[in-house]
Amino acid sequence: MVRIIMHGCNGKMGQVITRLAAEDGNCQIVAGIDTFRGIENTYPVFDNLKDCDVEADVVIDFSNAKAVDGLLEACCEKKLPVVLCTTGLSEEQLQKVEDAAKETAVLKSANMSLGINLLMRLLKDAAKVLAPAGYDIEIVEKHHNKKVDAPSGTALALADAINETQDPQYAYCFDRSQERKPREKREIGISAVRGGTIVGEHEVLFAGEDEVIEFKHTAYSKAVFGKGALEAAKFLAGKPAGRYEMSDVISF
Ligand SMILES: NC(=O)C1=CN([C@@H]2O[C@H](COP(=O)(O)OP(=O)(O)OC[C@H]3O[C@@H](n4cnc5c(N)ncnc54)[C@H](O)[C@@H]3O)[C@@H](O)[C@H]2O)C=CC1
Ligand SMILES: O=C(O)C1=N[C@H](C(=O)O)C[C@H](O)C1
Repeated sequence: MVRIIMHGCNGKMGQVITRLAAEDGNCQIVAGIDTFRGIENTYPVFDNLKDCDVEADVVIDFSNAKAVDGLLEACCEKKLPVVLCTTGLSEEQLQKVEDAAKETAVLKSANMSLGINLLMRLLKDAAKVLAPAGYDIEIVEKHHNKKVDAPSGTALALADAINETQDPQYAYCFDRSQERKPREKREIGISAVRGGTIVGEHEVLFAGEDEVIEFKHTAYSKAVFGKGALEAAKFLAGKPAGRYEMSDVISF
């Protein structure tokens, strides 16, 4: 039985994972971390990981970028593997993730769904053919009105996947409103839409002369992320220090 500490347990994803873990015979949430109270939990809840004295095998994090520095410090100190799902991290924080991976096992992924992880692979193949042929690349993402970071971590990860195949790399353009000029050839436009309860939509367009190829992923429920996070936690428990990816968990 894999023992999990749920960091951000009283948030939307924390609650989805609490429900999924209760139905899963191979893992169990043994403690939660959250600064918000007001939800009845079936496990003890602490304000931060440092103060948590419950024995566990792995931490799953869906919280807030501001909480991630403290989380990484505590995971390093306790040598606890961590599945890091929070998005909107700064460049400085991304470096801290790399540093933490020298001390403990860290799996960071902006999107835990099978579909998006497969899409990343498909996009690399598409970009290898379509970018040299001069197709313009645009990404549009849509999320609910409670989301605090933009663009989504997934949109950036999709752009990064495309860019891995390119030399020289494409620049990312997040805003065209301040310029009066045609788009650059070697750029990826990334646009964010926020509204209602949209769970998560990502569209990648390759727009060429007289044809457009579109890749689209729609998440209809947060459970797709929750299921992936639990699989990642089971995979990461007991692993040595290092950086891990969802592609290590999913076999296509
Ligand atoms: N990688 C993936 O597949 C996915 C990532 N996310 C990301 O996960 C994060 C959380 O998403 P939601 O659950 O929708 O947000 P949410 O706002 O509903 O939940 C976040 C929870 O973290 C808690 N929190 C905030 N600061 C904290 C701190 N310092 N210590 C402990 N707990 C703290 C909040 O009180 C809240 O309960 C976001 O960054 C989101 O973009 C969301 C869905 C999928
Ligand atoms: O905040 C969300 O809800 C989501 N965030 C992730 C992101 O920023 O990419 C993943 C998913 O799309 C839902």
